[in-house]
Amino acid sequence: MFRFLKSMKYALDGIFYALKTERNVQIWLGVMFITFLIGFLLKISEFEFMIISIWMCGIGTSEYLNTAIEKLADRVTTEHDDQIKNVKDISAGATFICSTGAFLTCMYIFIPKILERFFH
Ligand SMILES: Nc1ncnc2c1ncn2[C@@H]1O[C@H](COP(=O)(O)OP(=O)(O)OP(=O)(O)O)[C@@H](O)[C@H]1O
Repeated sequence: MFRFLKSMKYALDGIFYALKTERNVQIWLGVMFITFLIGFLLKISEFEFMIISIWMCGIGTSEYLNTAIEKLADRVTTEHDDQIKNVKDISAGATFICSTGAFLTCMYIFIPKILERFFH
C-alpha cells in the first residue's frame, strides 16, 4: 500500500511539474475547461459528457507522453539529428491524431445543438 501511495506521489509530481512548466499542457487544460463549459451551456447529455471526457484524457495523456519523449530526446542530443527529428515528429503526430479526433467529435456533438439553439 505504501509503495502504491509513493508511486501516486511521483505521478502527481510529474503532473504538476508539467502543468507548471509546459505551455502545451497548460493549453490542453484551458481547452478542456472551455470545452466542458460549452458542453454545460449547450446541455450535453451524460453520455456525450463521458465521450468528451475520454477524448480530453486521451489528449492529455498523449501530450504528457509527447513532453516526456521531447525531454528525453533533448537529453540524447540538442544537436541536429535526423533520428531525433523523426522521434519528435512521430510523438507530436500522436497528439495531433488525438486532438483531431477530439475536435471532430466535439463538432459532431456541439454543432447540431448550436444550430438547434440559435437557428430554430
Ligand atoms: N535535435 C533535433 N534534431 C533535428 N530536429 C529537431 C531536433 N529538435 C527538434 N527538432 C525538430 O523541431 C521540432 C520541434 O521540436 P521542439 O523540441 O522544439 O518541440 P515543440 O514542438 O516546439 O514542442 P514544445 O512546444 O512542447 O517544446 C521537432 O518536431 C523536430 O521536427
